[in-house]
Amino acid sequence: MSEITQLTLEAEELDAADELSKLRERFVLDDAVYLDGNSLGALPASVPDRVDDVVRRQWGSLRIRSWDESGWWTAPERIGDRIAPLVGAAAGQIVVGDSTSVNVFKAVVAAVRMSEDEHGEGRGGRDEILVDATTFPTDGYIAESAARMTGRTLRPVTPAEVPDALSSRTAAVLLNHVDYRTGRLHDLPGLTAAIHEAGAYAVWDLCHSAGALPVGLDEHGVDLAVGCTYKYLNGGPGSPAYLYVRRDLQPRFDSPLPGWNSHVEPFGMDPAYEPVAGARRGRVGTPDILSMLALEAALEVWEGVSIESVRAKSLALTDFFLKCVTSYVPEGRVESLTPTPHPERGSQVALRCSPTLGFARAGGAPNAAEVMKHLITEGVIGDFRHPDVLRFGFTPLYIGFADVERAARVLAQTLESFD
Ligand SMILES: Cc1ncc(COP(=O)(O)O)c(C=O)c1O
Ligand SMILES: Nc1c(O)cccc1C(=O)C[C@H](N)C(=O)O
Repeated sequence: MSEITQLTLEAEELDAADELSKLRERFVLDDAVYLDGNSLGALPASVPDRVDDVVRRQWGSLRIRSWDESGWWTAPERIGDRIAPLVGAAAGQIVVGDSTSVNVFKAVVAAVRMSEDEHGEGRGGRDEILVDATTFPTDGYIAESAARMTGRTLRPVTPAEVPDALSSRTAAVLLNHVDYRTGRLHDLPGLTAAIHEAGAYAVWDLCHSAGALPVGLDEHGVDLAVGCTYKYLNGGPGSPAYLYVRRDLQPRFDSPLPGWNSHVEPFGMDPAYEPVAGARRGRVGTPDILSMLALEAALEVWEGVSIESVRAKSLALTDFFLKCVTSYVPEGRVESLTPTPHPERGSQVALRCSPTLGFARAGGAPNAAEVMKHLITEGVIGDFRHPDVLRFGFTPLYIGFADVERAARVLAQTLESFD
């Protein structure tokens, strides 16, 4: 039996045994293999009609009444509570709104302020913020500005270096749960514990883990967390992000963006700011209702689905992809940047594909961007990340094992075509 026949049969068996395979029907998909859900999740089938209703009935007919009658005003907390179980948080700690970048800003500044109010004027010498040196750039930019504004020094370190870098000077640490380039899953429980041991505050960016694997925010005592909703939560382009503030820290959450939506009495129009209690303290201005309610509809795909079952399938998908790639792609053409051990792997596989990797065609070997362009024309949609990374994201809600086999086979054919 050829390798292709063997792996095709194995894919069929895995799909037949997959309890989540039916969930694909909850999405609008075509014949392409969509492995870019870690950048923009696919469209859940319930979203178009909901958006139509929000626009035509709620906005078009009810107009201003919808703030109350259609639940617009309370949407940020209501939808936060819907995300909560997916990231291991009890209700009342997540508020949806703004972009991840904006929420990183709120969280980092708030963490530094919490450290400050513990130590008073002298700050207890806590003059440093640590930031993941491998972070998606926006977090680094924002942390730099937050550090400048709060009079701290920003120190970029890799997550592995964090335990040694922590000291009595550390006020707060901003880390990514899963690395956007390599797909490496960082040790959130261990690092959070080390940060607390050092007396500092932990802020986690969950963009690449929420909806793909259990996060356990409450269980691991995370202080603050942020994440986007357009990747594994399938909220749509530009869907609002979220902010988690652990319940016992909420009274001390001093927002650097204290807009009127987080005032204790927003319609009191009081010139003096007084923050509301609870997660609502993370709100700023008027919520982006159209995107927010599209997200709410998108979250319905999680009805009856456990994040643990999604994690199990995600690992099986990435294992199978690595197996197919190893089998189909001649050795040395690509190398996986994604760790093999399950506890270190998110829900994507990143393959380094550089012209220096064993191509026969001297001088004319493809770069990763060319390879990805070709893959996309062949119906396998992943993405390219500078300088030489092919990224494949696996959303267990709608990706099956036959998709995985096809993606690896088309990748092998594509690489061969460049020879
Ligand atoms: C880890 C991470 N943080 C932040 C962002 C940016 O988020 P936003 O564009 O919502 O500000 C992204 C992706 O866009 C990301 O992958
Ligand atoms: N947010 C994005 C966008 O507005 C356009 C294109 C891509 C994105 C992304 O989400 C990129 C993604 N965070 C990444 O991991 O590379």
